[in-house]
Amino acid sequence: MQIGLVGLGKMGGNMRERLRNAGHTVIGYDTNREVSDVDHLSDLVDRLDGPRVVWVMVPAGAATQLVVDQLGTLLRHGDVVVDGGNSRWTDDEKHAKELHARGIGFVDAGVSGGVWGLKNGYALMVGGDEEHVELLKPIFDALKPDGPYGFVHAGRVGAGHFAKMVHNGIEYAMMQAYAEGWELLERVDSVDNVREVFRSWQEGTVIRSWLLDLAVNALDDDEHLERLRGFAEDSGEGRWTVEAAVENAVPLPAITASLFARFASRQEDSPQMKMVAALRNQFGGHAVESAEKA
Ligand SMILES: O=C(CO)[C@H](O)[C@H](O)COP(=O)(O)O
Repeated sequence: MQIGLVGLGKMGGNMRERLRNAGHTVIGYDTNREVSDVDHLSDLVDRLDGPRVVWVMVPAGAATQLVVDQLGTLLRHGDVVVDGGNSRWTDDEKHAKELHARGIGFVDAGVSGGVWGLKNGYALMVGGDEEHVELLKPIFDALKPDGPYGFVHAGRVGAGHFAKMVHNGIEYAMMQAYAEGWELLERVDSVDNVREVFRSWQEGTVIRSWLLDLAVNALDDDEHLERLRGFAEDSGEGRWTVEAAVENAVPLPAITASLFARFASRQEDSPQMKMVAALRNQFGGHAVESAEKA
């Protein structure tokens, strides 16, 4: 099958390779000319036969909106756009509506697998109409892992990205739990080899997982993570998960705490803990530390 792929970064570039390895014809476009197969997005569209399928793999938000707008003018009735980035599910409804007005279909695909996806396949969580999902089946089959799982048509437009958002919320909380356990083990004198404790958990335990395997990889590389600073960014999915929880009055204490832990990681000092220290000092005369000492 033929497909256009817009965005050839860490994810899109590897997806192009996996699709080509499976025998599909992929025309890739990226603003980085060194990796792009064509000079312009319009060239990509011109090189595809109809019904044309274009998979968008660019950062969520303004970048995705720009590409969707451009494709809206370049594609024709019956063509289909797939957003495989980490877009907010509410953006999907908007994009689907805009494209639908021009007779162009829209499918949202949450994609998980990171830089390992080329080898292991990408788990896909898809939202959209059955006819569009069916059209894309050969592409999904090539991208997904080889086993029986790793693909779901989760529901209507937006459902794929909603499922991926919740997946990422779970990812936040799992990472935070491993990180907290690791810090506690590192702190106590009684445990001699924390890395070996983590390694031992990789088989037979209740908490074995791919994230645990990756934690062991990281500790093999830098046993006490001394080369890293305790600073973690976020790309939005954790915030959207918490926002959706508030909107639906669903308690998500673990995921929310893991999101907030990332915010805390970006502070040199904690303004709120200054206030806690000041109040303890006010009511109980408890000792405080000077800012100069820190
Ligand atoms: O989707 C992913 C993994 O599943 C991406 O790696 C995503 O960027 C991770 O989210 P965040 O940057 O907020 O940690």
